Amino acid sequence: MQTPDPLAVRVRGLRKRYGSARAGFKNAVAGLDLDVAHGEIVAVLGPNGAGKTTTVEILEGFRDRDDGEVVVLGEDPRHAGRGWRARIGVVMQDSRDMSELTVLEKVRAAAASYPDARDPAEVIAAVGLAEKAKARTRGLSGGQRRRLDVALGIVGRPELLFLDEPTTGFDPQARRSFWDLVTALRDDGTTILLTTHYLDEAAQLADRVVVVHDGVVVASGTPETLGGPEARTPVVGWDDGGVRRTERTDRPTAAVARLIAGAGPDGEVPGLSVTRPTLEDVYLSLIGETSTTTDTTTDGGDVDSSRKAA
Ligand SMILES: Nc1ncnc2c1ncn2[C@@H]1O[C@H](COP(=O)(O)OP(=O)(O)OP(=O)(O)O)[C@@H](O)[C@H]1O
Repeated sequence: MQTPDPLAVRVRGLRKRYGSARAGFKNAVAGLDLDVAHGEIVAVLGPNGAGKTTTVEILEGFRDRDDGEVVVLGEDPRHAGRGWRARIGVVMQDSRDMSELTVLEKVRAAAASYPDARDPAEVIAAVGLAEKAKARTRGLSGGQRRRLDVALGIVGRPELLFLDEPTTGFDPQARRSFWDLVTALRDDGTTILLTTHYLDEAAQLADRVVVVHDGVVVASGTPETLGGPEARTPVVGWDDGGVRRTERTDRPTAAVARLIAGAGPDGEVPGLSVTRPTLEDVYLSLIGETSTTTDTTTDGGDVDSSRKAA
Protein backbone atom coordinates (compact mmCIF):
# COMPACT_ATOMS: atom_id res chain seq x y z
CA MET A 1 0.00 0.00 0.00
CA GLN A 2 1.21 3.53 -0.79
CA THR A 3 2.06 5.83 2.11
CA PRO A 4 -0.28 8.84 2.04
CA ASP A 5 1.42 12.06 0.89
CA PRO A 6 1.89 14.33 3.95
CA LEU A 7 1.79 17.30 1.61
CA ALA A 8 -1.37 18.80 0.17
CA VAL A 9 0.70 20.98 -2.17
CA ARG A 10 4.19 20.34 -3.50
CA VAL A 11 5.77 22.74 -5.98
CA ARG A 12 9.33 22.49 -7.30
CA GLY A 13 11.04 24.83 -9.75
CA LEU A 14 7.80 26.41 -10.98
CA ARG A 15 8.22 28.77 -13.92
CA LYS A 16 5.79 30.90 -15.86
CA ARG A 17 6.48 33.73 -18.22
CA TYR A 18 4.09 36.00 -20.03
CA GLY A 19 4.56 37.94 -23.26
CA SER A 20 6.10 37.21 -26.62
CA ALA A 21 9.43 37.53 -28.39
CA ARG A 22 8.14 40.66 -30.08
CA ALA A 23 6.64 42.38 -27.06
CA GLY A 24 9.22 41.03 -24.63
CA PHE A 25 8.88 38.41 -21.88
CA LYS A 26 8.03 38.80 -18.22
CA ASN A 27 9.13 36.04 -15.84
CA ALA A 28 6.17 36.11 -13.47
CA VAL A 29 7.26 32.94 -11.63
CA ALA A 30 10.96 32.16 -11.79
CA GLY A 31 11.77 28.85 -10.08
CA LEU A 32 9.41 28.77 -7.13
CA ASP A 33 9.35 25.98 -4.50
CA LEU A 34 6.44 25.62 -2.08
CA ASP A 35 5.14 22.94 0.28
CA VAL A 36 1.84 23.00 2.14
CA ALA A 37 1.19 20.20 4.64
CA HIS A 38 -2.29 18.79 5.15
CA GLY A 39 -4.17 20.84 7.74
CA GLU A 40 -1.79 23.80 7.49
CA ILE A 41 -2.68 27.43 6.82
CA VAL A 42 0.00 29.03 4.68
CA ALA A 43 -0.10 32.74 3.86
CA VAL A 44 1.73 33.88 0.73
CA LEU A 45 2.89 37.48 0.98
CA GLY A 46 4.59 39.58 -1.64
CA PRO A 47 4.40 42.97 -3.35
CA ASN A 48 2.15 43.64 -6.35
CA GLY A 49 3.38 41.67 -9.34
CA ALA A 50 5.44 39.21 -7.24
CA GLY A 51 3.79 36.21 -8.91
CA LYS A 52 1.35 35.11 -6.19
CA THR A 53 -1.83 34.99 -8.27
CA THR A 54 -0.05 33.33 -11.19
CA THR A 55 1.22 30.63 -8.83
CA VAL A 56 -2.16 30.11 -7.19
CA GLU A 57 -3.94 29.93 -10.55
CA ILE A 58 -1.48 27.24 -11.70
CA LEU A 59 -2.15 25.25 -8.51
CA GLU A 60 -5.90 25.62 -9.08
CA GLY A 61 -5.53 24.26 -12.60
CA PHE A 62 -6.71 27.49 -14.21
CA ARG A 63 -3.38 28.44 -15.75
CA ASP A 64 -0.72 26.38 -17.49
CA ARG A 65 2.95 26.51 -16.52
CA ASP A 66 6.15 26.58 -18.54
CA ASP A 67 8.20 24.37 -16.26
CA GLY A 68 8.38 22.75 -12.84
CA GLU A 69 6.68 20.04 -10.83
CA VAL A 70 3.26 20.69 -9.27
CA VAL A 71 1.33 18.18 -7.18
CA VAL A 72 -1.94 19.26 -5.54
CA LEU A 73 -3.86 16.66 -3.50
CA GLY A 74 -1.80 13.97 -5.20
CA GLU A 75 -2.44 15.10 -8.77
CA ASP A 76 -0.98 17.41 -11.37
CA PRO A 77 -3.60 20.16 -11.81
CA ARG A 78 -2.86 20.13 -15.54
CA HIS A 79 -4.44 16.72 -15.91
CA ALA A 80 -6.77 16.57 -12.90
CA GLY A 81 -10.44 15.84 -13.45
CA ARG A 82 -13.79 16.66 -11.86
CA GLY A 83 -13.25 14.45 -8.83
CA TRP A 84 -10.11 16.42 -7.96
CA ARG A 85 -11.82 19.75 -8.58
CA ALA A 86 -14.60 18.85 -6.15
CA ARG A 87 -11.93 18.46 -3.43
CA ILE A 88 -10.60 22.01 -3.79
CA GLY A 89 -12.29 25.33 -3.06
CA VAL A 90 -11.34 28.51 -4.84
CA VAL A 91 -11.88 32.15 -3.98
CA MET A 92 -10.31 34.08 -6.82
CA GLN A 93 -9.12 37.65 -6.67
CA ASP A 94 -11.58 39.08 -9.14
CA SER A 95 -14.99 37.60 -9.49
CA ARG A 96 -17.59 40.12 -10.41
CA ASP A 97 -20.86 38.31 -10.17
CA MET A 98 -23.76 40.38 -11.47
CA SER A 99 -26.33 37.64 -11.49
CA GLU A 100 -30.10 37.97 -11.11
CA LEU A 101 -30.02 35.03 -8.71
CA THR A 102 -30.36 35.58 -5.00
CA VAL A 103 -27.52 34.76 -2.61
CA LEU A 104 -29.31 31.62 -1.44
CA GLU A 105 -30.09 30.45 -4.99
CA LYS A 106 -26.50 30.98 -6.01
CA VAL A 107 -25.03 29.07 -3.05
CA ARG A 108 -27.61 26.28 -3.46
CA ALA A 109 -26.76 25.93 -7.15
CA ALA A 110 -23.06 25.67 -6.31
CA ALA A 111 -23.76 23.15 -3.52
CA ALA A 112 -25.64 20.91 -5.96
CA SER A 113 -22.46 20.19 -7.90
CA TYR A 114 -20.56 18.73 -4.93
CA PRO A 115 -20.94 15.24 -3.49
CA ASP A 116 -20.73 16.28 0.18
CA ALA A 117 -21.71 19.94 0.23
CA ARG A 118 -22.25 21.99 3.36
CA ASP A 119 -25.72 23.31 4.13
CA PRO A 120 -26.14 26.49 2.00
CA ALA A 121 -28.03 28.42 4.69
CA GLU A 122 -25.34 27.61 7.28
CA VAL A 123 -22.58 28.71 4.93
CA ILE A 124 -24.40 31.98 4.18
CA ALA A 125 -24.75 32.62 7.91
CA ALA A 126 -21.07 31.74 8.49
CA VAL A 127 -19.93 34.42 6.05
CA GLY A 128 -22.29 36.96 7.63
CA LEU A 129 -24.75 37.21 4.75
CA ALA A 130 -27.85 35.74 6.45
CA GLU A 131 -29.72 39.04 6.14
CA LYS A 132 -28.94 39.14 2.43
CA ALA A 133 -29.90 35.53 1.65
CA LYS A 134 -32.88 36.65 -0.42
CA ALA A 135 -31.17 39.63 -2.04
CA ARG A 136 -30.11 39.52 -5.67
CA THR A 137 -26.36 39.16 -5.95
CA ARG A 138 -26.09 42.07 -8.39
CA GLY A 139 -27.29 44.43 -5.65
CA LEU A 140 -24.61 43.43 -3.12
CA SER A 141 -21.89 45.81 -2.02
CA GLY A 142 -18.26 45.00 -2.90
CA GLY A 143 -17.55 43.54 0.55
CA GLN A 144 -20.79 41.53 0.54
CA ARG A 145 -19.97 40.12 -2.90
CA ARG A 146 -16.57 39.10 -1.60
CA ARG A 147 -18.27 37.26 1.27
CA LEU A 148 -20.46 35.50 -1.28
CA ASP A 149 -17.27 34.47 -3.13
CA VAL A 150 -16.02 32.95 0.12
CA ALA A 151 -19.37 31.14 0.63
CA LEU A 152 -19.12 29.69 -2.89
CA GLY A 153 -15.53 28.63 -2.21
CA ILE A 154 -16.33 26.68 0.96
CA VAL A 155 -19.81 25.26 0.27
CA GLY A 156 -18.34 22.15 -1.39
CA ARG A 157 -16.53 21.26 1.88
CA PRO A 158 -13.11 21.43 0.19
CA GLU A 159 -10.08 19.60 1.58
CA LEU A 160 -7.90 22.39 0.24
CA LEU A 161 -9.06 25.99 0.02
CA PHE A 162 -7.35 28.71 -2.04
CA LEU A 163 -8.09 32.24 -0.90
CA ASP A 164 -6.63 34.97 -3.12
CA GLU A 165 -6.78 38.25 -1.19
CA PRO A 166 -10.06 37.19 0.40
CA THR A 167 -10.70 40.19 2.65
CA THR A 168 -10.04 43.02 0.20
CA GLY A 169 -12.95 45.43 0.63
CA PHE A 170 -14.01 44.05 4.02
CA ASP A 171 -14.71 46.44 6.86
CA PRO A 172 -12.69 45.71 10.04
CA GLN A 173 -15.55 43.84 11.71
CA ALA A 174 -16.13 41.67 8.63
CA ARG A 175 -12.42 40.86 8.50
CA ARG A 176 -12.47 39.73 12.13
CA SER A 177 -15.46 37.45 11.56
CA PHE A 178 -13.81 36.13 8.39
CA TRP A 179 -10.72 35.26 10.43
CA ASP A 180 -12.95 33.34 12.87
CA LEU A 181 -14.45 31.49 9.91
CA VAL A 182 -11.02 30.54 8.52
CA THR A 183 -9.91 29.35 11.96
CA ALA A 184 -13.07 27.21 12.22
CA LEU A 185 -12.37 25.73 8.77
CA ARG A 186 -8.84 24.87 9.84
CA ASP A 187 -10.17 23.25 13.04
CA ASP A 188 -12.40 21.23 10.75
CA GLY A 189 -9.26 19.93 8.96
CA THR A 190 -9.27 22.18 5.88
CA THR A 191 -5.87 23.01 4.40
CA ILE A 192 -5.71 26.67 3.36
CA LEU A 193 -3.42 28.57 1.02
CA LEU A 194 -4.06 32.26 1.29
CA THR A 195 -2.55 35.29 -0.42
CA THR A 196 -2.86 38.60 1.33
CA HIS A 197 -1.40 42.08 1.56
CA TYR A 198 -2.47 42.39 5.20
CA LEU A 199 0.36 41.49 7.53
CA ASP A 200 -1.98 41.34 10.51
CA GLU A 201 -4.13 38.84 8.62
CA ALA A 202 -1.08 36.64 7.99
CA ALA A 203 0.03 36.96 11.62
CA GLN A 204 -3.44 36.12 12.87
CA LEU A 205 -4.20 33.15 10.63
CA ALA A 206 -1.09 31.54 9.24
CA ASP A 207 0.86 28.61 10.64
CA ARG A 208 3.51 29.57 8.11
CA VAL A 209 4.22 32.66 6.05
CA VAL A 210 5.92 32.47 2.66
CA VAL A 211 7.30 35.65 1.12
CA VAL A 212 7.42 35.77 -2.67
CA HIS A 213 9.42 38.42 -4.50
CA ASP A 214 10.17 38.56 -8.22
CA GLY A 215 8.68 35.10 -8.76
CA VAL A 216 10.69 33.19 -6.13
CA VAL A 217 10.30 32.44 -2.43
CA VAL A 218 12.68 34.69 -0.49
CA ALA A 219 11.69 33.54 3.02
CA SER A 220 9.43 31.12 4.82
CA GLY A 221 8.68 30.63 8.52
CA THR A 222 6.12 31.04 11.25
CA PRO A 223 4.84 34.61 11.74
CA GLU A 224 6.98 34.75 14.91
CA THR A 225 10.23 33.48 13.39
CA LEU A 226 10.16 34.69 9.77
CA GLY A 227 13.49 36.20 8.76
CA GLY A 228 15.40 34.43 11.55
CA PRO A 229 16.49 35.69 14.99
CA GLU A 230 18.75 38.35 13.47
CA ALA A 231 15.77 40.08 11.87
CA ARG A 232 13.96 40.19 15.23
CA THR A 233 16.76 41.85 17.19
CA PRO A 234 15.33 44.60 19.41
CA VAL A 235 16.13 48.23 18.68
CA VAL A 236 16.85 50.74 21.44
CA GLY A 237 16.23 54.34 20.43
CA TRP A 238 16.84 57.69 22.09
CA ASP A 239 17.27 61.38 21.30
CA ASP A 240 20.78 62.76 21.57
CA GLY A 241 20.77 66.57 21.38
CA GLY A 242 18.23 66.62 18.53
CA VAL A 243 19.68 63.58 16.74
CA ARG A 244 17.77 60.31 16.78
CA ARG A 245 20.07 57.41 17.69
CA THR A 246 19.26 53.71 17.43
CA GLU A 247 21.07 50.58 18.48
CA ARG A 248 20.20 47.03 17.51
CA THR A 249 21.07 44.72 20.36
CA ASP A 250 20.24 41.35 21.87
CA ARG A 251 20.72 42.93 25.29
CA PRO A 252 18.37 45.93 25.31
CA THR A 253 18.24 46.06 29.13
CA ALA A 254 22.01 46.52 29.31
CA ALA A 255 21.84 49.20 26.61
CA VAL A 256 19.12 51.05 28.54
CA ALA A 257 21.11 50.75 31.80
CA ARG A 258 24.14 52.25 30.05
CA LEU A 259 22.05 55.11 28.71
CA ILE A 260 20.58 55.80 32.16
CA ALA A 261 24.05 55.75 33.71
CA GLY A 262 25.11 58.40 31.21
CA ALA A 263 21.97 60.53 31.62
CA GLY A 264 21.91 64.04 33.04
CA PRO A 265 21.11 65.00 36.64
CA ASP A 266 17.38 64.28 36.25
CA GLY A 267 18.17 60.67 35.18
CA GLU A 268 15.97 60.98 32.08
CA VAL A 269 16.93 59.62 28.66
CA PRO A 270 15.00 61.74 26.11
CA GLY A 271 12.85 59.78 23.65
CA LEU A 272 13.89 56.39 25.06
CA SER A 273 12.21 53.45 23.30
CA VAL A 274 12.76 49.72 22.96
CA THR A 275 11.00 48.11 20.00
CA ARG A 276 11.06 44.65 18.46
CA PRO A 277 10.72 44.49 14.69
CA THR A 278 7.19 43.45 13.80
CA LEU A 279 6.22 40.99 11.08
CA GLU A 280 5.69 44.04 8.87
CA ASP A 281 9.21 45.33 9.55
CA VAL A 282 10.69 41.91 8.75
CA TYR A 283 8.57 41.60 5.61
CA LEU A 284 9.57 45.04 4.35
CA SER A 285 13.25 44.33 4.89
CA LEU A 286 12.90 40.99 3.05
CA ILE A 287 11.46 42.68 -0.01
CA GLY A 288 13.99 45.47 0.15
CA GLU A 289 11.84 48.28 1.45
CA THR A 290 12.66 50.36 4.48
CA SER A 291 10.41 50.16 7.46
CA THR A 292 9.05 53.39 8.88
CA THR A 293 8.67 52.13 12.41
CA THR A 294 12.14 50.87 13.34
CA ASP A 295 15.63 51.22 12.08
CA THR A 296 17.08 47.80 11.36
CA THR A 297 20.20 48.94 9.59
CA THR A 298 22.84 48.80 12.30
CA ASP A 299 24.65 45.88 13.86
CA GLY A 300 24.48 45.32 17.60
CA GLY A 301 26.63 47.74 19.54
CA ASP A 302 27.01 50.38 16.86
CA VAL A 303 25.24 53.63 17.19
CA ASP A 304 23.39 54.66 14.08
CA SER A 305 22.81 58.29 13.44
CA SER A 306 21.42 57.87 9.93
CA ARG A 307 17.92 58.90 10.95
CA LYS A 308 18.40 62.41 12.11
CA ALA A 309 15.51 64.25 13.69
CA ALA A 310 14.16 66.96 11.43
N1 LIG B 1 -2.24 37.52 -18.15
C1 LIG B 1 -1.09 38.16 -18.05
N2 LIG B 1 -0.43 38.60 -19.15
C2 LIG B 1 0.75 39.25 -19.05
N3 LIG B 1 1.35 39.50 -17.88
C3 LIG B 1 0.75 39.10 -16.76
C4 LIG B 1 -0.50 38.42 -16.78
N4 LIG B 1 -0.86 38.13 -15.49
C5 LIG B 1 0.11 38.62 -14.72
N5 LIG B 1 1.08 39.21 -15.47
C6 LIG B 1 2.32 39.83 -14.95
O1 LIG B 1 3.03 38.85 -14.22
C7 LIG B 1 3.56 39.39 -13.02
C8 LIG B 1 3.02 38.61 -11.82
O2 LIG B 1 1.63 38.90 -11.70
P1 LIG B 1 0.71 38.25 -10.56
O3 LIG B 1 -0.68 38.72 -10.81
O4 LIG B 1 0.95 36.80 -10.51
O5 LIG B 1 1.32 38.95 -9.27
P2 LIG B 1 0.69 39.08 -7.78
O6 LIG B 1 1.82 38.79 -6.86
O7 LIG B 1 -0.52 38.23 -7.66
O8 LIG B 1 0.32 40.62 -7.73
P3 LIG B 1 -0.89 41.36 -6.91
O9 LIG B 1 -0.46 41.42 -5.49
O10 LIG B 1 -0.92 42.71 -7.55
O11 LIG B 1 -2.15 40.58 -7.12
C9 LIG B 1 3.21 40.87 -13.05
O12 LIG B 1 4.31 41.56 -13.57
C10 LIG B 1 2.03 40.94 -13.97
O13 LIG B 1 1.99 42.19 -14.60
